[in-house]
Amino acid sequence: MNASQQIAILGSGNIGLSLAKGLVKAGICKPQQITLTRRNVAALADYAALGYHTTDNNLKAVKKSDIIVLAVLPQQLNKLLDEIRPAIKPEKQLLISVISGVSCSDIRQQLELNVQVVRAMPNTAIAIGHSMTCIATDNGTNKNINLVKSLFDTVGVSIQINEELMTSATALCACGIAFFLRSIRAASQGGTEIGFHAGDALKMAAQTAKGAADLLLQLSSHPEQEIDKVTSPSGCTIAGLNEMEHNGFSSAMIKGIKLSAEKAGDLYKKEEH
Ligand SMILES: NC(=O)C1=CN([C@@H]2O[C@H](COP(=O)(O)OP(=O)(O)OC[C@H]3O[C@@H](n4cnc5c(N)ncnc54)[C@H](OP(=O)(O)O)[C@@H]3O)[C@@H](O)[C@H]2O)C=CC1
Ligand SMILES: O=C(O)[C@@H]1CCC=N1
Repeated sequence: MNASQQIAILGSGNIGLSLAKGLVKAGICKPQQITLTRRNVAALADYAALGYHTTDNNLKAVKKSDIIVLAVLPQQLNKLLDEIRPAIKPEKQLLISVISGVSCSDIRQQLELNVQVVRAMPNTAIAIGHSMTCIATDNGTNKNINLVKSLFDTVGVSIQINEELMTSATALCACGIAFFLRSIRAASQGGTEIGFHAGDALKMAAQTAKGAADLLLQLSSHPEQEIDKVTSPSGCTIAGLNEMEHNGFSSAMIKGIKLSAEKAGDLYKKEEH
């Protein structure tokens, strides 16, 4: 982004604000280049104090922006699109949607405009520059795809995927943050039961999880290859691991991810009242 470009984030909740913070932290833009909107604008007072523009007027935010990020809930989207339609300039603006279960063509159909839409599915680790973001489009130019990719590459790792896989990406990567956090929480609860204070147990579990993830990412290795290095014959690791599997550990994760993906594909059907 250049210094004269403006970005509007329509729907500044958990992911919208995480994105704004990530972009500013990475030096992609200044708070003054970002307009944050939500209906309860008073809840954005802390961001206004940091220099972000804040408003409940989506139309004004869109009018002055080059890039418009849609970050409301799926059931809130149609109302928002109807509201901003008069301000969209299809030849000049790019829409980026982070909304689960809504295709690029759903957005154009509701807008009744042939605007370029690129979907991005980040996760909340975007706030600290560690998102896994999947990007897809059905009509974005290479220039705009590269622009979106460059934005999200600065706040983590991004890959371009086929649009049909975006609901799967939602489950694995966006919901996945919660799944891995719950695993760490469970490990820390086990740690407390075997003698550590809760704060220490959480720190130990989180750093151990980080080490496990980094082993895979840095060594391009497979989990079982690394697990084999930990499981001494007749040892305590294999005893614990097998007990977890007898209780359905892997199965629970796989089933949960499948259900999340099904649900992610269904979210747009319900309108908010
Ligand atoms: N949370 C996550 O980890 C991820 C979420 N997503 C997707 O991002 C989207 C947002 O999720 P999330 O941030 O969790 O949800 P939140 O509920 O936290 O954020 C949605 C925000 O939109 C605002 N909003 C609703 N209607 C309007 C409107 N008409 N104009 C302006 N603002 C509006 C709400 O505030 P108010 O009520 O004050 O208007 C709220 O702050 C969803 O579609 C979700 O599928 C994608 C990837 C990850
Ligand atoms: O739970 C949800 O529906 C959203 C989408 C991905 C992460 N949070």
